[in-house]
Amino acid sequence: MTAMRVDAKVVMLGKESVGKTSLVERYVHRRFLVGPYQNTIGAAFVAKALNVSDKVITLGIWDTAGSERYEAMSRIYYRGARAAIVCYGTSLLYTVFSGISWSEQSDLTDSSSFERARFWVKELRNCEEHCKIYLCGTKIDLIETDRSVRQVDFHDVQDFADEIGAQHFETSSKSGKNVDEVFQKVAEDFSSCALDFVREEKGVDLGQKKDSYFDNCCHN
Ligand SMILES: Nc1nc2c(ncn2[C@@H]2O[C@H](COP(=O)(O)OP(=O)(O)OP(=O)(O)O)[C@@H](O)[C@H]2O)c(=O)[nH]1
Repeated sequence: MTAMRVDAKVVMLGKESVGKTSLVERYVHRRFLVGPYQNTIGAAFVAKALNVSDKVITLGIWDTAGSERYEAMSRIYYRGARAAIVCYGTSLLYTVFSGISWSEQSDLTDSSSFERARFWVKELRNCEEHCKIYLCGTKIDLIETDRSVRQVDFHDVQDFADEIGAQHFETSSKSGKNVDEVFQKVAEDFSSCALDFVREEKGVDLGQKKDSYFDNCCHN
């Protein structure tokens, strides 16, 4: 088996059952798994290559466990990450599929998942200054079915995203809506950031040397 060379480390963060694993599954394996919810233990890794202009960028995606029990471990996974996809639930129903009864999870409202997202944003801003943040409102299909279940206002999150210089998406792993777009944006931003780095730090006219400089930047 040949190991894949990873260009950019990406970390998935967010409250338990918010939909991180499903997002990765949809993006990497083009599928949505139905059946009993299985929480992630520790973290899972997958690599995926995609095209950005004339380049192939390989994202190494770390899917962390959302349970607060694993919080210290999640910190290990965001170290050195170039991008963090910080998930929150858009609808009141985001935990319906968790397999836990409503009474057991009465505290798990969507605003609590957004609070958890804010917690991760704060951590990243304090500890990982080169990590770009992508706020991701999950399970948008539930809202498309019934708008009254929306708990987190799109514009409120957009304002927050603008304030912190983050990108903001609303996705559905069930329908696939906006899933490719999130990861494509991560790869595009990484790619343009790498080129900016070459221009600013090395102060060169890229010209014919663009490819080799780009490679250096990506893999250093
Ligand atoms: N309707 C709908 N359900 C979803 C969607 N994404 C995830 N789910 C369901 O939500 C539950 C939790 O999803 P996961 O992807 O396992 O959540 P997670 O954030 O990885 O959870 P942890 O591993 O505990 O951190 C599962 O039952 C999924 O089927 C979605 O886009 N739409």
